[in-house]
Amino acid sequence: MSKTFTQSDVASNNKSDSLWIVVDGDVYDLTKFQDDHPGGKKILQRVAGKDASKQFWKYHNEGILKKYQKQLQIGSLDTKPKPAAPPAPAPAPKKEAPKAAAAATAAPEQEAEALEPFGEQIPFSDPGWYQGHHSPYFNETHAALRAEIREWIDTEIEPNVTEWDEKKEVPAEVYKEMGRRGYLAGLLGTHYQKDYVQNSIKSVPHDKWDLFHEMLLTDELSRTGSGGFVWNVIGGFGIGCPPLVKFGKKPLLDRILPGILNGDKRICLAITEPDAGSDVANLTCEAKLSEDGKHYIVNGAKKWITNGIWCDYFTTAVRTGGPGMNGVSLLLIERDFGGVSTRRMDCQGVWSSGTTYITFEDVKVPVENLIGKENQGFRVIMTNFNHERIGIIIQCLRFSRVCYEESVKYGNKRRTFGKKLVDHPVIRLKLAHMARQIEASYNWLENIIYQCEKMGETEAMLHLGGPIASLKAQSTVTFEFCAREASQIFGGLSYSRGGQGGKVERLYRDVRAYAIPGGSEEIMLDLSIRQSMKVAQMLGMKL
Ligand code: HEM
Repeated sequence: MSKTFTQSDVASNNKSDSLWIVVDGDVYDLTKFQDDHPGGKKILQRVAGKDASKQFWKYHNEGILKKYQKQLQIGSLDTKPKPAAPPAPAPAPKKEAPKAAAAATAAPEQEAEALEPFGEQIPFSDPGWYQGHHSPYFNETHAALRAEIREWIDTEIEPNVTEWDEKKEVPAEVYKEMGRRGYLAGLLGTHYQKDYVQNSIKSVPHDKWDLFHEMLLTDELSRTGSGGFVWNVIGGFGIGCPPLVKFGKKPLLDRILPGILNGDKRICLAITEPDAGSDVANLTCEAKLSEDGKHYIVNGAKKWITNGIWCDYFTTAVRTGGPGMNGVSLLLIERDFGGVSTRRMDCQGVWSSGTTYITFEDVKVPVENLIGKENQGFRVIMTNFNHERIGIIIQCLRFSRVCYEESVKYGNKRRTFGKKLVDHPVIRLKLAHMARQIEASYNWLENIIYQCEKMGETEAMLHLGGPIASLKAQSTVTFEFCAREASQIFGGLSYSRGGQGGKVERLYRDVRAYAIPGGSEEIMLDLSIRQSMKVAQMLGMKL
C-alpha cells in the first residue's frame, strides 16, 4: 500500500459521511463498510478519525484484518515505521562432541544443524523443529515446503474457511490448485507419483520427497482449523486414491490417474454402509459377475462418504464372495457408468467436506476396474487404514495446536478480575495440560512416520498396525481435550459461531468426525493391544 497520510488527514475524516480509522499504523476507510459492520456503526463512528488499534484488537483476531485489508485499507500513516529487515541468522551454537553411545549409532542425517526458526515462535503452537530445535527427521527441503504451503494458506485459504464452512462447500478451484501445485501426487503414503503428473512441487524435487513432506503438507493444511476444509481437499482423495495407485491395473491407472492427480477429477473411498462401519468384514453392497464374466453388477448403499457428492470415481468395497472378510473386493466405480446417486448428508461437523449417502443401482462395472484380486479386498482395505489413520492423527494434533494457539493469543489480550487470562494460574494449567499431550503425541507420530519410511508395506502393516491404532485414539482424545479446554477459555465467544472464538467453536463440532471414523476410539484401543500381542506372539514373545 503506497499512499501515506498524516495524523491530521485522518483526523479530518471523522464523520459518518467520511469515516477513517487507523489500525496498527494503517489507514482504513470505513465509510461504506459501517452499515455492514457486524458490531454496529455507532461504535465505529465513536473512533472516526482516530487510532482505533486498541479497540480493534479487543474485539477481533488477525483473520479479520487479512480478510478486509484489501477492500478497506487506503494507505498508511507517514509515521508508521518501515518493516525491519529480517534479522541476521543467529550464529550456529558451537557443537558439543556427541556422547560416546550416541556417536556409535548416529546416522549421518542426525548430525545436521537445526533449521532456522519459523513462524510466530509461540512455544508449543508449532512443532519444536519450527523453533530451532534439532530434528533427525526434517531438513532444508521440508523447511522450503513449509514456507511454500504456509504462504498459500495464510493468503488464499485461511481468511475464507469460515465462509466456506458455512456454505458447506470449498470452491472447486481450490482442489484444482492442489493438483496444479503438485501436492496431490505426494499425498499417497508412497513415493511421489511423478509419471502421472505434468505439475510438480515448487520447493521439493521428486526424488527427495518422503513421508515427512507428506506429513508436513497435511499438518500445514490443518492450520486452517477446519476439518471441513482439510477433508474437502484431501479427505476423499487421501483414502480413495492410494488403493488404486498401489493395487490398480496399469491400463486403468494410465486412463484415470493423470486426471485425478492434476486436480481435474475427484475420487473418494466408499466402504462404510448404513449397517457396517468399523466392522468392515460384514458389508453387504454386492457385486455379481455377469454371465459373460466381463462386468460386475453392483447394488447397495454407502453412507458417510467424504466428498462423495463431487466425485467422479468411487473406490468401493463390495461383496463378491461369501460372508466375512474373504468375500470382499474393491472396485473402482465411475459415475459415468450410470446407476450412481449421491446426496449430501447433514452432519454435526466438517461441514465443507461433503459427507454423502450413495446408492448403487445395477451399476455395470468392467472387470478391469477390480483393484487387487477378487475376494482379497480386505487386505487392501487394511493396508489403507494405516495411511488413513496417520492422516487423522496429523490433523488432530494440529487442530489441538490450533485450539492451544488460539487460547494463548486470546489469553494474552482478554482481561478478567484485573489481570490477563494467562496470569490466572487456572488458565495456565489448562494450557500446560494441552501442551504436554500435544507434544507427547506428536513425538510418537514422528517416530511412527520414520518407521513407515524405513519399513516395507508388509513389515509396517505387521509392526505398526497396533501402535498406529493406539496413536489414533491418543490423538482424538487429545483433540477433544484441547477443544474442550479452549472452549472454556474462550467462554461465550466459542459458544457462538464466527468471530474470535470461531475456530474453536468449529473444531469442537469437528471432534466426533475424527473420533469415530477410521476406527472408533474403542475399536482402536482394543485393536492396539490385540494386534500388537498377536504380532509379538508370531515373532516369539516370551510371556
Ligand atoms: C478495519 C476495521 C474493522 C473491520 C473490518 C471489522 C469487522 C468486524 C467483523 C467481521 C465482525 C464480526 C465478528 C468477527 O467475525 O470477528 C466485527 C465485530 C465487532 N466489531 Fe468490528 N471491525 C472493524 C473495526 C472495529 C472497531 C474499530 C471496533 C471498535 C471500536 C469494532 C468493534 C466490533 C464489535 C464490538 C464487534 C462485535 C464483537 C462480538 O461479536 O463479540 N470493530 N467487526
